[in-house]
Amino acid sequence: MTASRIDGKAAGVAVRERVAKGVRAFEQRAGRPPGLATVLVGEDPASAVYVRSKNRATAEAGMASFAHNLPDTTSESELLQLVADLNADKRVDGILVQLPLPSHIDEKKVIATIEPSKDVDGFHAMNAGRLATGLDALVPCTPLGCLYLLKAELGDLSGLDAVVIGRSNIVGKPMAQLLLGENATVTIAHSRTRNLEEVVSRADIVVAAVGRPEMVRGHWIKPGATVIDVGINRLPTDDGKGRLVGDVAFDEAVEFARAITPVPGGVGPMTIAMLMRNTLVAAHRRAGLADPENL
Ligand SMILES: NC(=O)C1=CN([C@@H]2O[C@H](COP(=O)(O)OP(=O)(O)OC[C@H]3O[C@@H](n4cnc5c(N)ncnc54)[C@H](OP(=O)(O)O)[C@@H]3O)[C@@H](O)[C@H]2O)C=CC1
Ligand SMILES: Nc1nc(=O)c2c([nH]1)NC[C@@H]1CN(c3ccc(C(=O)N[C@@H](CCC(=O)O)C(=O)O)cc3)C=[N+]21
Repeated sequence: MTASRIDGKAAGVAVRERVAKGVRAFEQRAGRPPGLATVLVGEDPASAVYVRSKNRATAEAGMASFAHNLPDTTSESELLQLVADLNADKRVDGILVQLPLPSHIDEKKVIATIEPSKDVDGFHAMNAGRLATGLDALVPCTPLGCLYLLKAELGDLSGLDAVVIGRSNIVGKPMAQLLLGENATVTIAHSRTRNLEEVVSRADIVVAAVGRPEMVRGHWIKPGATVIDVGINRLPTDDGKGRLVGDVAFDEAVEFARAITPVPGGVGPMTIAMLMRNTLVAAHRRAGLADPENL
């Protein structure tokens, strides 16, 4: 069997077009556009690229974009003050503080300071807890994008065996919660899991979020399973530009899977599309309006 490629780029474009329509409707009702503030601390080139593409997508969707680029000498208290100012700013519906932060800043404190109704990353404990207990929450963008692709591919996920490899608060854990919410039977694997190959080989759905290039081998995949590769690993190349690979050995896995996301062009573009969606949803909730439909 040769797997179909799940086109996250095209799906992301479609989501962003629907968000842009929702933005115009929101602006007519609320008298202002939704607004997203991004905060980048320091000069990490990969982070700068991601934040720029988030700001570009925000403007393309017709939303107000507030970009804060701070030097890596910024103190923790200065950053907390900026977050407090953004919490109080009525034009701002969403706040995204790009991670990782420089080591002298406590990420947990920063996340805890973001007003939960503006936490479009869904990283605040209030949103994680609301997701886990089945309440309306702002859900982390990457797992939300993965779920979107899975439902588009498979429809109903009830009763399917799903394995999530990775248990981070930003990808693995919320991914497992979302799959559980869709009535999949969920296993969470991590660095202490014994016999990962055997665990993966039982799964109808494999979500790999590890950060180890091509760690998941093709022959681990149950024939006909659907594979979502969250990993973004930059390998060095002779021309110095580097090459992106996922956590799954794509060329091997296509021989076993029913469908698989490529890297790049899979989960990454969906993450940005879901950030736009979350900002529009946050704007509606903060304005006392019902959630937009068909996103
Ligand atoms: N496409 C996108 O939009 C995004 C992509 N990413 C990418 O996804 C990947 C994961 O990110 P993130 O969750 O933040 O990473 P973390 O480093 O926070 O978590 C990695 C997880 O993988 C587990 N792990 C590590 N080694 C193994 C192993 N040998 N076997 C099984 N599990 C293992 C760790 O286990 P333990 O807990 O035991 O240490 C941990 O739970 C990265 O490549 C990142 O770049 C991340 C965010 C967005
Ligand atoms: N507060 C916070 N929120 C995040 O959502 C967040 C973060 N911090 N820190 C870093 C990770 C990583 N992340 C990605 C977003 C888009 C692509 C993406 O668009 N990738 C393209 C390729 C990009 C390229 O070529 O480098 C693709 O996969 O096709 C990747 C990764 C969001 N993250």
